[in-house]
Amino acid sequence: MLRIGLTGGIASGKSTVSDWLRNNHFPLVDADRIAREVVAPGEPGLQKIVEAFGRRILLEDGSLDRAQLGELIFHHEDLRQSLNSIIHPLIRSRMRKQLETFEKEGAPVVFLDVPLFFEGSFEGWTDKTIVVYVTESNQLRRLMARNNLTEAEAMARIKSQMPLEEKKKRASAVINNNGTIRESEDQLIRILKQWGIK
Ligand SMILES: CC(C)(COP(=O)(O)OP(=O)(O)OC[C@H]1O[C@@H](n2cnc3c(N)ncnc32)[C@H](O)[C@@H]1O)[C@@H](O)C(=O)NCCC(=O)NCCS
Ligand SMILES: Nc1ncnc2c1ncn2[C@@H]1O[C@H](COP(=O)(O)OP(=O)(O)OP(=O)(O)O)[C@@H](O)[C@H]1O
Repeated sequence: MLRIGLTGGIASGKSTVSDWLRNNHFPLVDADRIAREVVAPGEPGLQKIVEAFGRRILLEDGSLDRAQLGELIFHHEDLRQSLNSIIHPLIRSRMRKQLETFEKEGAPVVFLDVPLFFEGSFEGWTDKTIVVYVTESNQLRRLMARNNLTEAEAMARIKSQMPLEEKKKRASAVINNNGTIRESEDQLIRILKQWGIK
């Protein structure tokens, strides 16, 4: 089974690319989605976050206050590390299980959509990597618009990750997402064709 990592920077367009893969029925392991599953009410992940951050991190209905947690971790490196050490092992373990399932099903190829692919040393998990790249000014603008953030808030999120220029250097292939979504899809189709993936 060929394993392909899909990554980029925050709001660089990974989901836009992975939506295309999903719509075209490619098997996909989605780390952001798993990150939400492992902190759903009743999950041990949520319990551990409450132990570390206190009950104030919950909304009235007992679910995680994602906006508040984001506000905390993107401004405080120590809190981000503490959240990462709780949640990343749970994400990895669920990712491994999903990969095993795809392997058992005989899937010829699987994509792993992992925002923190290089930061989390996932290189050993995949055969190739695609980085979705945008300039920092486009990234900032799109992130501010999507998450309704101020420039300072959006910049703090961008700076909490490895520079996108560095990720681009490490990629097997790069999708330049500064143009239209259609142009990015065309680049993806070309890459898949080049790698003999149907
Ligand atoms: C802090 C949380 C609650 C904020 O939730 P929110 O709904 O606002 O954002 P969402 O989960 O959609 O993440 C958006 C993007 O933020 C970036 N991001 C998320 N967590 C981190 C982190 N710990 N470090 C750096 N960047 C991060 C990623 O690019 C991600 O795609 C959430 O991001 C979270 O649980 N993060 C920890 C898990 C994690 O590391 N996820 C990244 C994928 S493994
Ligand atoms: N080519 C494009 N042109 C204009 N807007 C775009 C383009 N690609 C993505 N966007 C928009 O930019 C924002 C970020 O894209 P997307 O959510 O796909 O990024 P992401 O890399 O998955 O982000 P995250 O790491 O935060 O999950 C979204 O609002 C999306 O609609």
